[in-house]
Amino acid sequence: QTGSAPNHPSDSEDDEYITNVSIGTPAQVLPLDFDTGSSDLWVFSSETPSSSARGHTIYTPSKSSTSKKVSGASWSITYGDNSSSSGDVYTDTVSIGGFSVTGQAVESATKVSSQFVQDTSNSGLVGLALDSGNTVKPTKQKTWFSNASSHLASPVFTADLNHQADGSYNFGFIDTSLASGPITYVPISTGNGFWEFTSSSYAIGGGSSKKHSTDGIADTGTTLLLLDDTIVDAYYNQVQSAQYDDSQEGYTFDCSEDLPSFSFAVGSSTITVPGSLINFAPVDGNTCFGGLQSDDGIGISIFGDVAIKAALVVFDLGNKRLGWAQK
Ligand SMILES: CSC[C@H](NC(=O)[C@H](Cc1ccccc1)NC(=O)N1CCOCC1)C(=O)N[C@@H](CC1CCCCC1)[C@@H](O)C(=O)OC(C)C
Repeated sequence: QTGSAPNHPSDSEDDEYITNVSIGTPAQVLPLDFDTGSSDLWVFSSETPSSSARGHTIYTPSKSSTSKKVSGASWSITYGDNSSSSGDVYTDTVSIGGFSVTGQAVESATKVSSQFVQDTSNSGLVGLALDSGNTVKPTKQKTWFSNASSHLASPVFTADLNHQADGSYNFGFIDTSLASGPITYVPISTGNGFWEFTSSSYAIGGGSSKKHSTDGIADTGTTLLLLDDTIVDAYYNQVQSAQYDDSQEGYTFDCSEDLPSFSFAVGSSTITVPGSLINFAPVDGNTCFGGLQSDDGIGISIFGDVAIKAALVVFDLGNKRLGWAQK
């Protein structure tokens, strides 16, 4: 068995990617943000204060004949951008791209931080990192993909994210036609619960490859490509109009400047992010904000959507490895 679901950017900046998910019987369809950087499936619900839920689609467990309350269970999560949410837990049938998981933990939000209230693009998240990162207490719950994997044709899923266009999340199979180059696999380290790998070098534009070991995660829930300062400073050194903008907390440059590409090693191959994807978004007038920024203060590098958009990414749980193919 397999599943295939389309995704689309939430806005004109590709800030996040949204996929419709069916929950319960009859199906309640919610637009959710698939996040390979976390491990909780949580939703706005009939238990979310109505002032906070305004503008969001909600899950109402009492309207689902297959919902069950997990008595005594609770959850609470804080993300890298300091947004947060918490609540209680149900199990219900969750279908993604035509593949159904019964008894999936659906975490119902009784509290959401202001960023979630304001971001009406999503009605919650589908965590697709490793099970160890799940926050449900007293009994950790499995991710949708973990529950699905034993029934899927193959314990893999792929992320195909595109700039201002539809993409897909495929489960149980790899559609190599989505890529222009071969898939190169690298092992993941599972200790932190992420899809974490090491990249050994990088290159800027057509320049020579520089040795630099990057310990990073493939994270569909992070908008940008966040790397060490040395790499980021070296990149914007090649952008004549670039400057570090304290108010924007990142590098900005003249929107009309042609940006160099950025390449990172995946095993013995490289993935090249075109400069056009690094011209992330206008901030004001003719000034634009970079899609490559510093990972300062996060403690790990993040290959977020700006990097993933350049590739087909294979999340291979069976072999504990990540695959990257140029698109
Ligand atoms: C340094 S990590 C920051 C990362 N957040 C982000 O990347 C948010 C995502 C977002 C988009 C639109 C609206 C609201 C939020 N974007 C962001 O901070 N941006 C500021 C710079 O311009 C681009 C948008 C993050 O916290 N990612 C979360 C998932 C994310 C999904 C959207 C809701 C908020 C939570 C998760 O992947 C995570 O915590 O990863 C850890 C491992 C860092």
